[in-house]
Formats: sequence, C-alpha cells, structure tokens
Amino acid sequence: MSICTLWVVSPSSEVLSGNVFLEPIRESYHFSDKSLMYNGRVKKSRHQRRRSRYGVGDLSSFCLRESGLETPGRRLSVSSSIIATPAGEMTMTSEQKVYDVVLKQAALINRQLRSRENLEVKPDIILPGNANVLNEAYDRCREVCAEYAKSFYWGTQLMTPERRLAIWAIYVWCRRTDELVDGPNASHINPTALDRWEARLEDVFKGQPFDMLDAALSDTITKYPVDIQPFRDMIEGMRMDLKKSRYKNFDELYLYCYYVAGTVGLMSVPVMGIAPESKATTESVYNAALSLGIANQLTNILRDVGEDARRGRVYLPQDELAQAGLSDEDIFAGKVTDKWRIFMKKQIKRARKFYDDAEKGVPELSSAKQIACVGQRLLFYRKILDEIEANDYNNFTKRAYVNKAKKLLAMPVACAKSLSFYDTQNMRA
Ligand SMILES: CC(C)=CCC/C(C)=C/CC/C(C)=C/CC/C(C)=C/[C@@H]1[C@@H](COP(=O)(O)OP(=O)(O)O)[C@]1(C)CC/C=C(\C)CC/C=C(\C)CCC=C(C)C
Repeated sequence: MSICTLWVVSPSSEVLSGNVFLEPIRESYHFSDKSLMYNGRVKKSRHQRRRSRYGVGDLSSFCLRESGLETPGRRLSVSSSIIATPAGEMTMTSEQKVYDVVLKQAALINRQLRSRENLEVKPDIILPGNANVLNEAYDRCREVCAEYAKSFYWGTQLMTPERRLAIWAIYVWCRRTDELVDGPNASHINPTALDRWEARLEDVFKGQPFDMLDAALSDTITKYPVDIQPFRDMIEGMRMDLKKSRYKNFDELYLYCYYVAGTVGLMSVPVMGIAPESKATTESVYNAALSLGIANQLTNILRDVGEDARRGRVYLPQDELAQAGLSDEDIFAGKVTDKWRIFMKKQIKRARKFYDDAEKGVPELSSAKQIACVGQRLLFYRKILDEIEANDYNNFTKRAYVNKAKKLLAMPVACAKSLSFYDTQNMRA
C-alpha cells in the first residue's frame, strides 16, 4: 500500500507561529521534518459531512440587476432577493452575495478563458535551488489525491495531463485548508491561525510559495486564470465553522455551503475551461459549477446528520426543522419518524435541484475529457441521495454510500451521459 503524507498545520508549525511560517521555500522542501505527517487515511473531515441551499427558483424571484455581463435573452434568474430585516433595513440574501462573486469571477476570466493562448502552458515558475522541484511538487499532489480521494483521483485520470496536475494542486490546497479545522490539530486552530493561512495564500498568489505543495499551486495559477477570491472565501468558511454550529435558515446555510464547497467549483472552472463554441454565458457555467459544489455539500450534510449530531453539530436549517415539527432534540434522539421522512424528502429534493442546475453547465466544458470527469463526479455523488432513500432516511445510524460494485455498474451510465453531454455540445457547435 502506498504511504502518502499530507502536511497539515501542527501547533508548532508556521500557521501558528509567525516566524517559521515566513521561512522561504528552499528551507521548506523538508517540510515533513517539522510538520505533522499522516500515514494512511485521514479521518473524514467535518467539512465533508455538511451544508446546504435552495435551488434557483425556490426563493422569491429576483430579476438580476444589469451587470453588463449577460448575453441578452440568456440572463440567469437568481432566486434570492433583497430582503428586509425586522428593523426594516434592506439586506442582501446570501444567494445574491454569492452570485455577485460568480459575476465577478466570470468578468475576470471571460476573455482569457475563451482565448486559446491563455490556456497554453506558460513557463513554469522558477524555484530556487532545484529545477525539478515542480515535478516533485505535482507528484506529491498526485500522491495526496490518490491516497485521500480515490474515486476523485480516478476521475481526474479522464482529464488532460496538464489540467489534471492543476486540479490536483487545487485539491491539495483545499484539503489542507479543510484539515486546519478538521484535522487532528483542529483544537489549536483559531482565527489568528486562519489569518496566517490566508497571508500564506496571498504569498502563493504572489509567486512566493512556502513549501512544495504551495509551489504546485503557485505554478498552476501562472497557467490558468484562477482568481484568489474563492480561495479566500474557503478560508472564510473555516472561520465560520469555528464559531457556528447551527444555521438559522437556509440562507445562512447556503453561504456556508458556498464558502466550503461552492468555492471549489469556482476554482475548477478556469482549469477545466469552457468550450470555445459554447453559447452559454461564462457566468452560467460558473453558476453550474457553484451548484455542483453546493449539491455535493448538501449531500454530505444529509448523509452525515447522525455523525454531525454526535459532535453537537446540526447543519440543517433550524426554521425548516421547526416547520416540520422537529427540533435539535429529535436529531440527537436519532429516530426515523414520519416527520423526519417528510423533512428529509424536502431536503433531498432541494439537493437534486442543485444537481440539475449543475448538469446544465457540464456540456459547456472544454472537452469530452473534462465533461467525463465532472459527469462522473456528478453521477456518483448524486447516487448518495438515492442511498439515503434506500436506507429509509436513516441517516442517524446508517452511512449512505455508493459501493464499488454500484460505482462500477454506474460507470457505463456515467460515460454514456458524458458522451451525450458531449454530443449536445458538438451539435450546438
Ligand atoms: C474535477 C473536479 C471534481 C474537481 C474538484 C477538485 C477539488 C478542488 C476538490 C476539492 C475538494 C476538497 C478537499 C474541498 C475542501 C472542502 C470540502 C471538504 C468540500 C467538500 C468536498 C468533499 O469531496 P470529497 O470527494 O473529498 O468527499 P467524500 O470523500 O466523497 O466525502 C466537497 C463536498 C466539495 C466538493 C465540490 C466540488 C467537487 C465542486 C466540483 C465542481 C466542479 C469541478 C466544476 C464543474 C463544472 C461544471 C460546469 C458543472
């Protein structure tokens, strides 16, 4: 069995102690000496087990304000709106706030993404001391993916080699970020540590990576028009997680889902690329990617209700629980009742809506390979919802998962679906 090491922040390491944190990359090649090492599998992170949001159209309708980015007639309707607080102040819903990020991301890369030259491989960043360090850095990222996210790793084998490297580098950064609040050192992580991690992120984007894994990301951002905002937002999600274990309503949960998972979609699109012949607006593709992240996160939340409850956490909208005649106590009691089934059906329906939204964007990706990779992720993850139903909504003591046999059986469907996505794209071209 391959032994893979995933560096995470230990109490004594750089994120928690400013001076070590600022060490230059050359010294940090040996990061594993002073960092915590894991052999074998890491426990499932908390972030892989929570979150949610409404599908487009579920909230009161809202006409997207003029952004100048939309193709006439293809404007996306954003379901959330400006709402009034009890004090009568007008405030933006989370969905609108997030959609503003989507528009900004789309505007930033609109030109680059569609122009071939910008996606061509640019010179690698030059690192002091060791010309081969980048190869090694990407190889470490590959190892981490292969070890910690097996089916995702196999999915990335469907991508082009350059894009695969970039996705691995992004994956590793996300995983390390997640580990800060979910790993064995989570109890030592405080907002200051997250501020340091963010400062380190800024350095990565300035081309001053701290260690090899960061170096892979620094290199990736020289090759693809990846913006820093979704990365910052993911760290914001970790901050939120430090202070919050209840979500008043779906609006709050939606923001959390965006931070910890929707951001992944926004980070991935610039690497995956949009087909030059795609007629879809860039923001609609970003929106689909965001939806996939949110759908995945919702699925994790629904799958892990029992596990989260045992840690005192409830990632379900409190107002919807109350409407269903349920409360935290019912979650802690962990009994599958009719009220629970009705509540769960509604939550699953919402999650599926996000998958539907995500599916619309898949054919717009740059090639059959990218489409196949995302198509596989979408199908496998969506199947977890079917498993929750098959377990009669017992997500208190049963963990819904799609076993290898089912994944293998679903493979031809995933491929056929991806091909049909691809055909749609070609027919349009
Ligand atoms: C090709 C592809 C799927 C790329 C995404 C790769 C990537 C950067 C993944 C990062 C995952 C990660 C470690 C995030 C940290 C926060 C977190 C833990 C979020 C949850 C992920 C759990 O995934 P995982 O597979 O590790 O979980 P399980 O082992 O199954 O429990 C999240 C649920 C977020 C995942 C979100 C995505 C994968 C979004 C993917 C969106 C795209 C690739 C965009 C696709 C484009 C269109 C147009 C639809």
